[in-house]
Amino acid sequence: MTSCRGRCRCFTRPSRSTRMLPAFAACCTELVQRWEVLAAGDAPCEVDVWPDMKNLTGDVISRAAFGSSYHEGRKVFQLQGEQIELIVQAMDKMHIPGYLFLPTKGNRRMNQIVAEIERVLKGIIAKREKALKAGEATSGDDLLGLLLESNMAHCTPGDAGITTEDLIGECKLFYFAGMETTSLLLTWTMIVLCMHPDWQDRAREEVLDVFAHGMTPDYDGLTRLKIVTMVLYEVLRLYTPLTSVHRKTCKPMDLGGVRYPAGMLFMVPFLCLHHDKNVWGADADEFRPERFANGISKAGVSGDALPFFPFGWGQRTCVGQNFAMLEAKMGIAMILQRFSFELSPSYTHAPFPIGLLHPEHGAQLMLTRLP
Ligand code: HEM
Repeated sequence: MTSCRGRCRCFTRPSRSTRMLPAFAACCTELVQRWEVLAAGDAPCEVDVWPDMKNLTGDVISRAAFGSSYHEGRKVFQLQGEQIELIVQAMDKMHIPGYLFLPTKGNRRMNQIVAEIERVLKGIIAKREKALKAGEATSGDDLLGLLLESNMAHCTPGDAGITTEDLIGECKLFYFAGMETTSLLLTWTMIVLCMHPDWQDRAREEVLDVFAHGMTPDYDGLTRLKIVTMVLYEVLRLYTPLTSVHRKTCKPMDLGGVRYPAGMLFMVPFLCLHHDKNVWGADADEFRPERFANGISKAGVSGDALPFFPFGWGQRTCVGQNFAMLEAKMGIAMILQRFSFELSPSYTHAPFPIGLLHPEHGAQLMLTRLP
């Protein structure tokens, strides 16, 4: 897949994320309304919030990527979710050489999923291209529209621009990169707020102060949520959704006084860096959002540049970080406005780092509807 950073960066810059606010609000409203029905009785009701968060962030990405075709796009994230489960199961057997090429039930299903995702995406792209060429539709404000519009504007007789395969790759990447990560941020935030009810109360107080009960959060209000932002940063530090990234040396180079040849693979372990006591202090493993009270740069004890990389850094920094933070603030604010929550007796705390940081046994919480 080719890189498409210019266009994607344009798509996810703050002003673009701001325009996504109605979509965030619509998806969050669907979620809280569903929970309101479940928690309608007097007693608290148990919900595993993780699958619901995946639905929420998948819906948001579908709308952001495909605008009016988002119903068709939803199929993609459902299939990708199934694919991730199958990959996690296959990881147990990866030590068997060539395991992924064996015609096991799981491997055959994974191949079917790849084909099915491509078929759905090709259909959406072809429909949109046809409409655009016939002048029947404007590109709209979604990722696919922007990619197609930019492609049509820039391709020349000698250069046909990006191919359908590239477009499919971009759409798949956005789903994968944007859905799982943000759903984990929201899930861990709810879990942690159950473990620290004092912070849940403080965050709710702030939200109710900024948005009167029932008012849909707006951009100005969301940017004023200081406690919620501190909580989200601390969750990103302690429960980093993407636990590490890999980098390969493209030429011989010196790192930390050691000479490495080209082609060496390195792992950058974000989760370990985020728990380093030399940087964050003796309480590095504790949930203390107040460390972010004066911003990220002042959150450590050393005063040096901080290794705080929930969204990566450098050239490949996450293009969706503003988008994700705004979406997470909208989600948490709307939930805090309507519910109080605590851990269910059936919840087991088991952060499970398999590339992403999963709650291994789910996120069963007891929700109580606020008067
Ligand atoms: C809490 C939520 C998120 C976290 C923790 C997160 C984290 C990251 C990290 C660490 C990277 C860098 C990977 C690397 O260096 O190899 C990355 C890349 C990326 N993210 Fe995110 N992300 C989040 C949400 C999103 C969202 C909502 C979108 C889309 C709307 C998105 C789109 C991308 C894309 C397209 C890349 C690849 C950038 C490139 O390599 O050019 N992410 N993300």
